[in-house]
Amino acid sequence: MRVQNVDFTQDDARQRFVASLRETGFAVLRHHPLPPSLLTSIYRHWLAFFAGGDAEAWRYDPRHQDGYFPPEVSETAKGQSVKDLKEYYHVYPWGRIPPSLRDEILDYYRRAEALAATLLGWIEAETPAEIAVHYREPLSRMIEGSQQTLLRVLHYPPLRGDEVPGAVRAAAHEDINLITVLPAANEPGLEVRSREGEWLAVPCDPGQLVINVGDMLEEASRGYFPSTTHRVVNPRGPAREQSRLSLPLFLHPRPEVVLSERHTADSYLKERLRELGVL
Ligand SMILES: O=C(O)CCC(=O)C(=O)O
Ligand SMILES: [Fe+2]
Repeated sequence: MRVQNVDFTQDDARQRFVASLRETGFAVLRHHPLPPSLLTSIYRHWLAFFAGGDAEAWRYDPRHQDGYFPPEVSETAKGQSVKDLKEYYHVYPWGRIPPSLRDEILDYYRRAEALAATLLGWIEAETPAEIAVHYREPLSRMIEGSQQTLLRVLHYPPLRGDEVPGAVRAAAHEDINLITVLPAANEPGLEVRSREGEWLAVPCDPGQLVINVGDMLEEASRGYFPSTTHRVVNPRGPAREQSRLSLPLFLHPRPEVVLSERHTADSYLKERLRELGVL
């Protein structure tokens, strides 16, 4: 298994991208349309936000799930017993966002969402007809007008050495949503589990973008596209002193979208959030 690194501008990009998702659940895109300077600026501004002591004032609203989630309430991955070593901010266009960060992060949200619609179109076009008949509507339309798509600004603080034994930055998990758009983080650490059960680093240089399949696309494609287990490992050596920032956009369908005989997007999401202990 190898996660392919695909040049977004090449003629065969669509085929190579979707083949990689089918094979591994992951693909990396280079020469994609999200401006690197925008990402660099977002990382700088949000690093200052997490360092600044103002985050608690933006603490999340349990009912709507927008806002700041401190380390002590962060997720426990399904099947794990200790919390991940992370804090994060949930950005929704309808949610609360610090005014000084708002325009820039929403600019990014819209651009990444538009790219995701293109990529869902690619996935649809490359899905074999016998699988595509099960899509109840075009994949790109499933996210149109959705209020559920979530941009998570993630901060993994430097390790202090007093962490709970066994705690990692992000324990092994699968994403719940259709697909995830994840720009290269400012530090390495992302790993994907191969079919053979080995952990492989996802090579992703600055300026590149990871795309991965989530459980909802696996469900809608009856398993044709695998939602692959991944994690973020703790750094060793001097890198332990470094913060790591990442910015996954989780593409969620409108709640009423039918994924399969068993599930709408809403019933599926609620089931998974209960398992995560955040609902
Ligand atoms: O921080 C990363 O690189 C990945 C984060 C992730 O997998 C998640 O939040 O679902
Ligand atoms: Fe993830």
